[in-house]
Amino acid sequence: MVVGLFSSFSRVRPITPLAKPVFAWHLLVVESSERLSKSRPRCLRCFSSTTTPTNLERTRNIGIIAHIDAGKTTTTERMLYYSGFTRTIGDVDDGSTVTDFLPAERARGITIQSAAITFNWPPQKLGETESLSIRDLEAKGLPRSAVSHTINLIDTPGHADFTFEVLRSLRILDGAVCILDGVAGVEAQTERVWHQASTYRIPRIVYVNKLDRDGAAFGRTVREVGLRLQGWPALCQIPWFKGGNGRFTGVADVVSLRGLLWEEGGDGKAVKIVDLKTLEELENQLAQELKKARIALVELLSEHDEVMVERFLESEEDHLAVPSNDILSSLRRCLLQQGNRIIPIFAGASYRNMGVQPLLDSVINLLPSPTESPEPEVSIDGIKGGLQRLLDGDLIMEHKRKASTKIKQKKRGSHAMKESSVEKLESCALAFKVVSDAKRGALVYVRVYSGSLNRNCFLYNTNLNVTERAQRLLKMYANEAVEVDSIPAGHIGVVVGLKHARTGDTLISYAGGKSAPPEPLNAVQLRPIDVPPPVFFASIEPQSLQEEKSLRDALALLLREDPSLHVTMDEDSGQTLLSGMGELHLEIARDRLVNDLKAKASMGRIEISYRECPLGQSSPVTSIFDREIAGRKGKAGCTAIIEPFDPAADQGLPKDVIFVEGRDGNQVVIRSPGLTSAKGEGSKVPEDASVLPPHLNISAVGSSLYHGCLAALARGPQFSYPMHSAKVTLTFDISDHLFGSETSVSALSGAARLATQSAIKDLVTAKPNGGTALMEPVMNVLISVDEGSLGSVVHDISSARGGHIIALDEDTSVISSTVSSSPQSMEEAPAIDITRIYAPPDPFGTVGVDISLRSTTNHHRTIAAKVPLKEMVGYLKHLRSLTGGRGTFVMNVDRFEKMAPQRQKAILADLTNVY
Ligand SMILES: Nc1nc2c(ncn2[C@@H]2O[C@H](COP(=O)(O)OP(=O)(O)OP(=O)(O)O)[C@@H](O)[C@H]2O)c(=O)[nH]1
Repeated sequence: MVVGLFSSFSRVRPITPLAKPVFAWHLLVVESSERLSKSRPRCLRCFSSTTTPTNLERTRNIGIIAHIDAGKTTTTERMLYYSGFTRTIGDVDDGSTVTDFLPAERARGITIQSAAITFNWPPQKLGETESLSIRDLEAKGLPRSAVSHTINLIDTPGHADFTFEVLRSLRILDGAVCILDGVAGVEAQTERVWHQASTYRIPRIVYVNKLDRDGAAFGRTVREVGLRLQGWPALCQIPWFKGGNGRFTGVADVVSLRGLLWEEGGDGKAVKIVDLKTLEELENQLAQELKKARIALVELLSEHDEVMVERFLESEEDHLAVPSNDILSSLRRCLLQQGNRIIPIFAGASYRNMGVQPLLDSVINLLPSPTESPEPEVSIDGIKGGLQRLLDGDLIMEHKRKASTKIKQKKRGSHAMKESSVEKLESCALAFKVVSDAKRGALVYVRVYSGSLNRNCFLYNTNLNVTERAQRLLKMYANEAVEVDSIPAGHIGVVVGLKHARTGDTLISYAGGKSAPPEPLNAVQLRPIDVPPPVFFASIEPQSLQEEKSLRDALALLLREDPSLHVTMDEDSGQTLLSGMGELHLEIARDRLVNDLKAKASMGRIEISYRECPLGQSSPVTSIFDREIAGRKGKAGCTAIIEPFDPAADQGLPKDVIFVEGRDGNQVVIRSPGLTSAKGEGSKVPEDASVLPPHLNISAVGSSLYHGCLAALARGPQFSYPMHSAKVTLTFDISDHLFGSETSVSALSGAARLATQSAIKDLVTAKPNGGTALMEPVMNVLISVDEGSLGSVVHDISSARGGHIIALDEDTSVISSTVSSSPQSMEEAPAIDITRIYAPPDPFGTVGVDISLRSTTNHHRTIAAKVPLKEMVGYLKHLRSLTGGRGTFVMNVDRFEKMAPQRQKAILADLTNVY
């Protein structure tokens, strides 16, 4: 018999025995929390690879996403505690959490890097059910959470400056928990990340946290979920406020029709569970609301899931009689369906240790295992498809079909493409994060998508074209590690000993051992993501000349960790420039460099990274590079022309083009008369490479010229900002620019850099439209304010800051998908009618139950605008003063826009005044 554990509840009659363990952790209640903490030794290492269930069905790779300060870290700490992974609950406010382990994170109390952490839920050895398969569980009417699962949890950062970090984590997740602040509701960053998660079709559940705080409004938050996140809230829990309007004390579970009561001030391990009948006696108002919530849930599911209709009919159309396991199955089906719009919602107050265990159960019961997730997208030289198509050989065949009509037999030394090549593909993994660890060196976090990554295997990096040995493999428990022999498909782990792999690289192991896999397998890319352009920069100086090398090494490591940082050398000033996504981004990078990586360096002022665009066309400029490189003579030449680039214009390519690539708003076109005897208009395919010396091939010529050109584009002629909207045409004529064996790849790169630099300089004197103009970053901005401040904020944005208001409130969900750069089919679906959303009344809210769409947003209005970045510097402080501290905003780059001459003059004057 299940009894209340708390002495304060002893007057409550014995609670009705529960026939089935609806909540996995309810067994913990019976067996008491004592047993857990005593019998399980303090154990960051207790889940060794041998005791962890590796069964994929019993694995969840999930992330926690939310607005800054919604309580992700606080919730994660409780998850680790209840799972037996830690013995004390870490506190963000005193910097003792497991997941925010970087010194900079602890000092600021925010999450900067995603920490990947593995634990089991429910804790193992719960009983006989442990050996049951999913099918057995279903047959017995038990939820999946009746058996232990492995949860790989990625804690993602909430600050907008780390959006790229969030994106990087999102693409390797199978599901996510979105945490909302029950007082603030759906905030701008939540919306943004939510829509980004839609891009990767990640099923999500929502947890409304902080319900213990004054002003918490669960009902209002639920309606905001419908309105802002454009889905149907499926309430799986409603909050239990003592006596209807007292303090937050637990939740009423809509699925199981039970009340869960936590002890005030306790560690939350002991939970009292009461059935509906007991709840009616204890809190009748809540019990009646629970019934309403159950009816609403069954109705909602019936609209989206035919099986639920059947179950409802089988239950004699009694909403309360539908078995809880059938409801869980229906929720799961809806959540895993493509284009689904059901959003399961849970309630709690993590800080008060309430609500976290049922949330963990829901992670197991509702979110997919790796086997149920949509397969990842793979691309080979622009040919895209699902992973299975790659493994079946389809993508290779398609690639072959495209290429075979044009490419001649490969030259000696190259690999002949074999259809069977894919059979030798042993494993395929994505490096989603690189972290430098003082003791272990660089840790490369990988998600394995096919095969099994084994210790000591050779990993071919398809982004860098290098092979490295995976010397050691680890399972990470925050900053603690357990060594393993292999990481199977569907799992997340760490490879130690890689010297080159960067965040975002695709790693494959191939039966051939150390040698590179044959083409086109060597070009396989898993879920590539676009790195956004940096908009702020600062100079980095070593404190002395002796420190130069160690600074270079530290910067290289920082770049491996975070590809949204960029390092460039300003050749004229000799300065090293570090650019990034936001001011905080660069500040954190500086902290990492100086405090964690111990580089003796200082960072200059953080400034906006403007761009320069050509106004006219340069004359053709030819440069011959003729220098010794590393003791060997190098000689090569090429001709460059630079002109404005308009991506919208259809620019047919000349016949002798061997290479075209766009980057950072620029386009580089490489022509090579003599290397091609192209036949068709627009052909980019080399026809005759035999004239090249043996150490070169056409693709090496193309890519070295391209990289040389990119280096030159990093600096404009008039204001020293990087070039943008420029098209560079490089001509490599074998009769004039090829010098036999002296023409090395470095010489080619040098020639392209010199020629492009000269063409850029020539722009200044070009007639009739000489020179360059400044371009500035224009941001997509989403601002959340309350009704009272709306007018002043809109006025400030549109008049004082020169911004354009794009939309208010209901239209902004579409805009926020643009902010997330993820137009999604879901956003095109009909809008949610929020009058049809069920939500319980808010005892402390100011608005009644039957709320209209407009009044729902009374407390909370969202403004979408496009504003020049310069006008947004330091905006948070101003917004706070306009909104009495309640306003928040997020932004990302929309585009770079050419400035009008007047504005350019003013900005240049500003910049000169600063110095
Ligand atoms: N009252 C109350 N405070 C909470 C609750 N959960 C979190 N907090 C507090 O909210 C603040 C932010 O919590 P965090 O867990 O750091 O939030 P986060 O989402 O991880 O924040 P970032 O890592 O910066 O994105 C801290 O001061 C917590 O103590 C809750 O349930 N109730």
